[in-house]
Amino acid sequence: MPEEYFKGEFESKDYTVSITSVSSADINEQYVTSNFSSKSSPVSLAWKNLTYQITDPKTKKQKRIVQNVNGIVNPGEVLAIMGPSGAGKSTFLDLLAGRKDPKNVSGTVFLNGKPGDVKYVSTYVMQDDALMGVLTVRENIQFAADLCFPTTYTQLEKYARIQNIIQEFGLERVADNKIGTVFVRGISGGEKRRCAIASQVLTLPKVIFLDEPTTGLDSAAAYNVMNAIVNMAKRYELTVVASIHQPSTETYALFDKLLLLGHGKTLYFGEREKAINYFEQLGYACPPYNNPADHFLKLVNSDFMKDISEAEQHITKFSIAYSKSTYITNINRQIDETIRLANNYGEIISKKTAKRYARNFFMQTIILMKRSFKNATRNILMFWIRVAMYMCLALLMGSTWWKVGYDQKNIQDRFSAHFFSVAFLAFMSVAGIPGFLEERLVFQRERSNGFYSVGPYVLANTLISIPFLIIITVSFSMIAYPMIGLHENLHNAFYFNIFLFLALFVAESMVVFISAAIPIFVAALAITAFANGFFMVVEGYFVRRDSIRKILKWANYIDYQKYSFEAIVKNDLVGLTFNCDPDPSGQTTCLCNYGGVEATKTCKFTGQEVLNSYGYTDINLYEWALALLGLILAFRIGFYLILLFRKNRH
Ligand SMILES: Nc1ncnc2c1ncn2[C@@H]1O[C@H](COP(=O)(O)OP(=O)(O)OP(=O)(O)O)[C@@H](O)[C@H]1O
Repeated sequence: MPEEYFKGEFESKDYTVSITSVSSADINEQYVTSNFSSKSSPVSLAWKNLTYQITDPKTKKQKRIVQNVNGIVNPGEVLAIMGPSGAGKSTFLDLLAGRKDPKNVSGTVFLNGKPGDVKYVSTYVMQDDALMGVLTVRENIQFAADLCFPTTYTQLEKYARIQNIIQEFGLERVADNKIGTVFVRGISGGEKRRCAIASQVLTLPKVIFLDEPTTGLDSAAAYNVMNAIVNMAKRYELTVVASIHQPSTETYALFDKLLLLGHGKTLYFGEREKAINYFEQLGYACPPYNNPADHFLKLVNSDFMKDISEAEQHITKFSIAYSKSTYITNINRQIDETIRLANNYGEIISKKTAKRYARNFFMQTIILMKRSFKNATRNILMFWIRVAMYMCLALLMGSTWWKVGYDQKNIQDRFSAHFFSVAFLAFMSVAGIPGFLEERLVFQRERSNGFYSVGPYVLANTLISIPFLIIITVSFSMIAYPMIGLHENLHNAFYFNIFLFLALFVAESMVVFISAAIPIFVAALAITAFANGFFMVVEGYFVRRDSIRKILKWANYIDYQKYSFEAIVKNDLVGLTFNCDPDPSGQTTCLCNYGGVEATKTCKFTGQEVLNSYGYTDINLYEWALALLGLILAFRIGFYLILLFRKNRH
């Protein structure tokens, strides 16, 4: 497309394009088509004897969830997988998409007639709309484009494609609206679903799998979603397979082919239009004005039959009828023909022929950082409420410990202020769990579709949290430190910030580690709270460090709150001189709890003497900082390994 199509400016940084005189509808569709769709040839998908067998955890017997399913979908065709609940639709979709453990799978999937790995040419659209709620529709799609468009595409090409997909999915009206969060009412459920699908298929993958794309939508929204997908499949010759629950008559009519499953067996596979005739021939004609989809589902539903064998017989009857029909013979012929033709040409689609990521490690990290930054700065729950809470707490602490002073009785007050600063800031890092869990869903979806790998995500998550933790630390200590009246020296105030920041960084790293391992809000919250509570108890404030029981001594080494607390104590006390109270009995000049005999004469003792009396003789600020950095690293590596090895359903 010639550049004069656009009269506006292009900002290369975030693809913000302002177009003044040309509407987005003017974008030359041919340009988009030729640039995005013809990079590789269309893919036909065929499968033979596809079976999924597991060992039933209860009975320990072998159980076939999907049995000997054959079929073929050609480029531009859309296949609907239907069946009653528990028929095996999701299992079959996962199986076809290569997302099941191969040890439980038998049969072959053919890509353009050759066995291959469909993962490298496909996208799997999950049921949930994992999107960044605080970003707009366009921003969500744009970030997906940033991540998965090859570097060879110009800004103009990218913009054209984004604009095009927004149009194709009917999202123009809401393109600049936010998706929505608990605070901001966003776009509708149907629009959300279309946005989620659009952001996953904008690279026009040759094969698209959709897991119940219309579930939870009203019939008009469901139709719009399916219509957008079908139009795209036709226009760009994409092969689409979607599992679907009870489509309306209009939505059902959009499909080209139908696979009807019951107890994991094929009850019908073939042209959607011919299904009516097929069941009519079997003696189950669809009553006039009935939705054929409803009719078929009712016919093959055995859930409410009195006994299991009756249900089994009912399904077997349809399955046998189909296996003896001319339909299966035709399908098998088509599959064999595709395989025969493929022997003469075509390449095997496998890992070798597919480039895994569009962007390199560095670019993936930068793009993810940009998105996380936007997400965090706009996310009230994730960030601003936390900042406000820490500032309120700083005010509260400041007024409670107001100008704590240098008398002997103030030692305990200082210790409490040190302890509370670390403990509360660290404890409240649990406030980051909901935000992380939302982001984790997006990560899961994008990672499984090959947008980026785990390394850049973990690195981006780590780096982007640094400025936010600095803001939290500084906004807290700017208020609390002078109000409490801790060691009046810029150098000491700086170290206070450093150790508070490091503690917060460990706490945040622990939160992402635990939430990645157990991605359930209440469970992650409980475990993080327990861990923080435990570290608080053994950090040496409630129980003197040398009095902690032997069996809990190990915890002292990994207790990040201990390192931060002790460093802050030392940083505050060393260099200060404190006053003792006069001895009312007159036996000595002063009553000093610290500093020995000398102090009782001079009525003064040093902060170092306080540390000595508590057994804090080994605190080395640099070593303690290193220990905290080590813990950050350990939690971050753990976070990386969990994401890397954790097997999600998809
Ligand atoms: N790993 C497994 N272990 C035991 N049973 C399984 C396993 N995976 C699937 N099943 C069983 O296989 C059957 C088919 O499951 P599947 O989720 O594929 O059905 P579905 O048609 O998608 O159902 P729905 O429409 O309700 O989502 C169910 O009875 C399910 O309980």
